[in-house]
Amino acid sequence: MTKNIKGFIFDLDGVLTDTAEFHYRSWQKLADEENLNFNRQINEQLRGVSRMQSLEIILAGQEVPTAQKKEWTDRKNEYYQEYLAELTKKNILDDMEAKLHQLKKAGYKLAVGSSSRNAKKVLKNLQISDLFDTISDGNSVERAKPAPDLFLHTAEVIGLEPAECVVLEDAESGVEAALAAGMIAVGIGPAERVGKAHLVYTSVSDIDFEEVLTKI
Ligand SMILES: O=P(O)(O)OC[C@H]1O[C@@H](O)[C@H](O)[C@@H](O)[C@@H]1O
Ligand SMILES: [Mg+2]
Repeated sequence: MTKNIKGFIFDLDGVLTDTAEFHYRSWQKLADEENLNFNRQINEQLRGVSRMQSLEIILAGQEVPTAQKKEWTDRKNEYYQEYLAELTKKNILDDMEAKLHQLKKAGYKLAVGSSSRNAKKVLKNLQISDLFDTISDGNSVERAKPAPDLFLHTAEVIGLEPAECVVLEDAESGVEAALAAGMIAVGIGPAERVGKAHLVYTSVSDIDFEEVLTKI
């Protein structure tokens, strides 16, 4: 082991569970109702991006009154929460739960650092909240990813230095946030998206934590 790693900070959507499809369907429903240009390709740009910033990306410069934006993001969230009601333990990605148990048993601190304001609800439905020493979400800090704030806040809460933390991320903005925080970034997904990370795995099932600890 080359670094003194003491904890792992997990992004939620796309790392512990795949909610991207639910976000997509919710935005698509709103877009259809309001005649906004939206498709799966645009949805890919919303990975890791906050709710309001996601709407700004969809609007692509189109001017809309603030109250209207609020109503649209609230409505999108209502649709998303309807999907969340269906979320259960079965929606944990691959063998992530077993991997979390192994890390915990080995004495590492575990945390969630998610842009989502629904993170606590999602984790509750997945029934894995208790595995984490802390859960930071879209309400924890003001500046969203790619700012380092959320991850720095998370490390502080669990009492670790940034250099002692490994972040697992599936979003470009999340990898940038981890690097800006001075942490080790493990990217999950295609190199075009997460290639800036110290280590990249194509999918969650490929993650090998022993390898992560020896390679970094
Ligand atoms: O609308 P929420 O639940 O607060 O989520 C905010 C963001 O959370 C991120 O985790 C997702 O990758 C984004 O797609 C989403 O926009
Ligand atoms: Mg994500």
